[in-house]
Amino acid sequence: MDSRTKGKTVMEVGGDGVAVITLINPPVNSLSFDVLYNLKSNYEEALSRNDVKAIVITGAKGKFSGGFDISGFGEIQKGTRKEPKVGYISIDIITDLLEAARKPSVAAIDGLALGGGLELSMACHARISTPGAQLGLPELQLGVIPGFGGTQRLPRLVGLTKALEMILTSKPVRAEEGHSLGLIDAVVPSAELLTTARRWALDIVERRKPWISSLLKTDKLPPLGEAREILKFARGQTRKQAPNMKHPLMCLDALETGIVSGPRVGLEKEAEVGSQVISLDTTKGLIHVFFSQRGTVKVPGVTDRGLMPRKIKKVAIIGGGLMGSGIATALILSSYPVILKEVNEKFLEAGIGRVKANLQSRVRKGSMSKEKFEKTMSLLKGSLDYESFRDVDMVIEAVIENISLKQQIFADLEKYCPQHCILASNTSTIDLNKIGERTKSQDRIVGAHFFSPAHVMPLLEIVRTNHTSAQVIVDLLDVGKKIKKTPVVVGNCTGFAVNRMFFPYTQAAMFLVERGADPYLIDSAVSKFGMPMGPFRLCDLVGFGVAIATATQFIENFPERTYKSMIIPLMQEDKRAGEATRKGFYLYDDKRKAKPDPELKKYIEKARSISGGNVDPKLVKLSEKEIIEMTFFPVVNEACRVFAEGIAVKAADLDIAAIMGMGFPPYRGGIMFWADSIGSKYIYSRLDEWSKTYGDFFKPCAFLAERGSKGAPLSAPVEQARSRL
Ligand SMILES: CCCCC[C@H](O)CC(=O)SCCNC(=O)CCNC(=O)[C@H](O)C(C)(C)COP(=O)(O)OP(=O)(O)OC[C@H]1O[C@@H](n2cnc3c(N)ncnc32)[C@H](O)[C@@H]1OP(=O)(O)O
Repeated sequence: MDSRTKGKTVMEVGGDGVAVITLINPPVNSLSFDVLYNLKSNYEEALSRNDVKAIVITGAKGKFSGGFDISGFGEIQKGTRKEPKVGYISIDIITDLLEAARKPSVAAIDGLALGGGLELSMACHARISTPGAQLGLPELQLGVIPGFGGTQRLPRLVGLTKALEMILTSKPVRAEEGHSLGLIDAVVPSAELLTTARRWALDIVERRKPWISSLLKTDKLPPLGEAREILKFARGQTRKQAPNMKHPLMCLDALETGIVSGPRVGLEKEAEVGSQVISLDTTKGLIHVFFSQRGTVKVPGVTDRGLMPRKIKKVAIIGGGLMGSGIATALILSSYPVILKEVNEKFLEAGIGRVKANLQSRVRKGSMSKEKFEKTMSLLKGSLDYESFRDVDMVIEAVIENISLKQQIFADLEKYCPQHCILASNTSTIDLNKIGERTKSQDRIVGAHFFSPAHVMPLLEIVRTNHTSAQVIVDLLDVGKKIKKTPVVVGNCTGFAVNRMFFPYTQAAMFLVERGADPYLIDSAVSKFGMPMGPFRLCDLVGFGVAIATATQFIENFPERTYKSMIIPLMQEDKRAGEATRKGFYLYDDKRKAKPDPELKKYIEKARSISGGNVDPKLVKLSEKEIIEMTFFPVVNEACRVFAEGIAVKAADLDIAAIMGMGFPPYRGGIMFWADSIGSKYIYSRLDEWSKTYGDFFKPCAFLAERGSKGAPLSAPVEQARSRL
C-alpha cells in the first residue's frame, strides 16, 4: 500500500464469474476516500468486464467495515481536504453506480458493519453475514448522520420504528436479530460466508433469488399519517434527551423527507444535511472525543517501549465498602478471580452482599442469566487475613481515606504478597508516595482510582508516581481494557486529575451563593449547559461527609486558592448531609425527588457572616452564561495547572477525564477543547478581573496567563521538560 494512501480495495474475478471486492484498511476497514474511490474504479471495471456476472463485497481479516473513516471528517473540518461534491459518494457512487447496476451485488459481512459499512451493504442486493456480525448506524454518536443512504435504506429494510431506534440510540444489532428484521438475508458460519455470498449473487443473476433494491422497497414503511406521528414522537423525545444538539433533529428531517417525498429526494436531503452537520461545534466536539478516548491508552515513554502486559490471574481487594464491592463486581464480571478482604465477618458479609446485589440487579433487568450470576459469584472469595494473598498478582486497596491506615496496609501487603504483585490504591485524593512510605516497593505502587459506582462508571484514573514502573502501568492499562474501562494515566498529587478539576467547580458554586446567587438557578443553568446535574444537587448525591473530607485535603494542600465555605459544615452540624438524610441543598421525598428548601437561606446567611463576605448585587443577577463562566472557568484554570505540572500528558486526556469523571457534556469536547473553543484570551481576562474583585480563588495560573496573553490554544502540548510523566 502506498504510504500516502489510506487503505484500498482489491478485486479478484473467479472462474464462476463473480468479482470479489475486498475492503482493506486496517484495523477496521474504514471507508477512507481512497477506499471509496478504489471501490468505484473496481466497480466500473467489474461492470464493464464480460467475464463478470455479479459482485460480492467483503472486508479483509474478518471485519466488513467500521464505517466511513472518521479522520476524514476532521480533514474536512480543518480544511485540509475538500469535501467531495455533496451527494457524490452516496448518490453517484453508492446509489447510481452500485445499487442501480445491471449486475447484482451481495455483501458478505463478517464482524463489523457499522455506519458507512452497513450503508454500503444495504445498497447491495442481498446481505449474508456470520453469526457474530454487528450491524449498526452509530453516526449520531459522532455528531454526524448516517450518510451513505442510511437514513433512506434502513427504514425501508427494517421498518421506521426499528430504524429510528437503531439510529437514535446508535446501538448495533447482532446478526440473528438483523436476520429476523430483514436486514440480513442469511446467517452462515464464517467458513461458508464467501461461497454462500458468491452463490447468492449468481442465484440473483439466474433469477433464483430476488433482485432487491433496498431504496425502492416500500412494504416495511407505515402509511404516511402513521409515519408522521412516529416521527413527531421521535422529535419530541430527541428534543428532551438531547436539547443542545441539532444533528439528531436534522437526521429526522432527512428520514421524513424520504418518506414524504420519496427516496431520491430523501437521499438529496440526507446529503445536504450530512454536509451541514460536519461543521457544527457539537460534531467537532464528539469527533474529538472519539479519538481522544482511544488515545488515552497511548502513553509516551510507557506504551511505546514494546512492553507486553503480564497476565493478571488473581486480584485481591481490601475493603468491601461501596468502592471495594463495586471494583470486585467489575473484576468478576470480566472473569477475574477475586479475594475480598475485610476486617471482620460482619463487614465481609456486607461486602459480599453488595457485590451480590450489584449482580442481582442485572438479573432483575434481564441482562444476566441466573446461571451466569452463579458462575460470576463463584469467582469471589472472602477473607479476613492476608494468607490467601500469597499468589495474587494485583491488590487494590479500597479502605477509607485515612493515611496511617493505608500505610499499615501497604506495609502488610509487602510482607504477604509475591514480589511481582502490583500494589494499587483506590484513593481519590491522597499522595501515593505517602501511602507507600513504609514500604520498599515504590516501583509497584500505583493508583487505581475508580469512580462510584465502580462497576458502572467508565473511567479508571491510573495514577503513576515517579517510581511506578512502566510495566505496572502497562499491566493496569490491560486490566482496565479487560474490565471495559477507559483508563487515563495521570501523575501523582492531591486529587489527581479528576478531583482537582472537580473541586473548583463546587467551590465556585459555594462562593456564588454566599455572595447572593440563587443555588437553584445555578443548578438549572449548569444542567442546561449539559451536566447531568448541578453542583448543589451533586453535593447532595455524594453526601456531605465525602464533600468535607475532600475539602479538607484541598485546604491542606492548596490553601492559597481554596475558597473556605462553611455552608456544608453548617448543614452537616444540623444533621442534614445530603440525599441520604433526605435534606441537603434540597429536600427529598420518598421517591428521592428533589425540591428546593426555603430553609437553605438560613445556612447561606450564617456561612456568609462567618466568611465576612457581602451580597454582591452583580452576582445576585447573573445570567446563565455568566453562571457557566464563573463555575467552569475556575475548572479550566485548574485543568491548566494539572496540564502544566505534567499530571496529565495530553490535554485530550483531561477532556476524557472531565467527560467520564465529572459528567462534562461530551458534545462540548471536554474541558480543554471547550476552553479553546471560547479562547484562552477571554478566559484569562475574565478570571483576572474576578480575582481582582473576589480574590485568589479566581487567580489565573501562570500557564493560563502565558497562553492567554498570546491567545494561544490551551491544549497545545507542554514542552517535554516540564512534563512529569
Ligand atoms: C462524506 C462522508 C459521509 C459519511 C457517511 C457515513 O454514514 C458516516 C460514518 O460511517 S461515520 C463512522 C461510523 N462508524 C462508527 O461510528 C464506528 C466507530 N468505531 C467504533 O465504534 C469502534 O472503533 C469499533 C466497534 C469499530 C471497534 O472497536 P474496538 O474496541 O475493537 O477498537 P477501537 O475502538 O480501539 O478502534 C481501533 C482503531 O480503529 C480506529 N477506528 C475505528 N473505527 C474507525 C473509523 N470509522 N474511522 C477511522 N478509524 C476508526 C480507532 O480510532 C482505533 O485506532 P487506533 O489508532 O487508536 O488504534
